[in-house]
Amino acid sequence: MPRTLDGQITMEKTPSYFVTKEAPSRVCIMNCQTKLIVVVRDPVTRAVSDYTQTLSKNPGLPSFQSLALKNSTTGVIDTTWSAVRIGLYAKHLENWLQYFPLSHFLFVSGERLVSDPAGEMGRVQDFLGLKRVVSDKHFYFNQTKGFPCLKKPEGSSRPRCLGKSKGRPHPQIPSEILQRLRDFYRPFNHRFYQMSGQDFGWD
Ligand SMILES: Nc1ncnc2c1ncn2[C@@H]1O[C@H](COP(=O)(O)OS(=O)(=O)O)[C@@H](OP(=O)(O)O)[C@H]1O
Repeated sequence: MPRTLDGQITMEKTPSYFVTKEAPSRVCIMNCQTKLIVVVRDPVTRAVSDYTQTLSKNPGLPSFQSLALKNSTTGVIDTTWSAVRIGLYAKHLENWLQYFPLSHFLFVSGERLVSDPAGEMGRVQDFLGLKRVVSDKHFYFNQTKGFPCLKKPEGSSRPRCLGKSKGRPHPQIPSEILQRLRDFYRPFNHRFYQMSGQDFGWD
């Protein structure tokens, strides 16, 4: 990584850090003043999205329900499945809060990143102490993609949407399985709202 010069900030993006036990202590040893941005979305949709991603690489994958449930009769959720475990945001945050104060975190809503990308980017810029440069005028809604895209990315004269692996249609999951997962996540979501001081409105 190049040196950070005066007036520059260094950013690094690794989604798995948030759910990795050793990550907070290691980041703190490196620089405990680090600001941390976490993008979170409804853990049920997140789990289906995660499954969709794995399925695209491995079409022979067992069904979502067979992976999500430990036992189909009792409906007990398998928390060892990473697609389920990652959505336990309160647990992961608890681990990070042993090393970093809450003021070092910005929680970005994955849902608002789609419905109001400029609004969410405004919060990111404020959190990082940057002038608000990215605004509404940088985004447009692309009907074909079904998502907001950048009107004119830096160094390009053409609009740009995220790639094919982002915003894929999700497979249909039986509603009772989704409901079971919603019930499972509810207490963890509420704890996360309390800890973060933000209600994401997932249920
Ligand atoms: N602008 C725009 N265009 C396309 N997709 C968008 C956009 N903003 C957010 N999303 C949502 O981002 C989801 C993919 O995020 P990931 O978690 O895979 O991102 S990352 O790999 O951690 O970078 C992806 O999830 P899926 O819909 O499940 O593919 C999208 O819902």
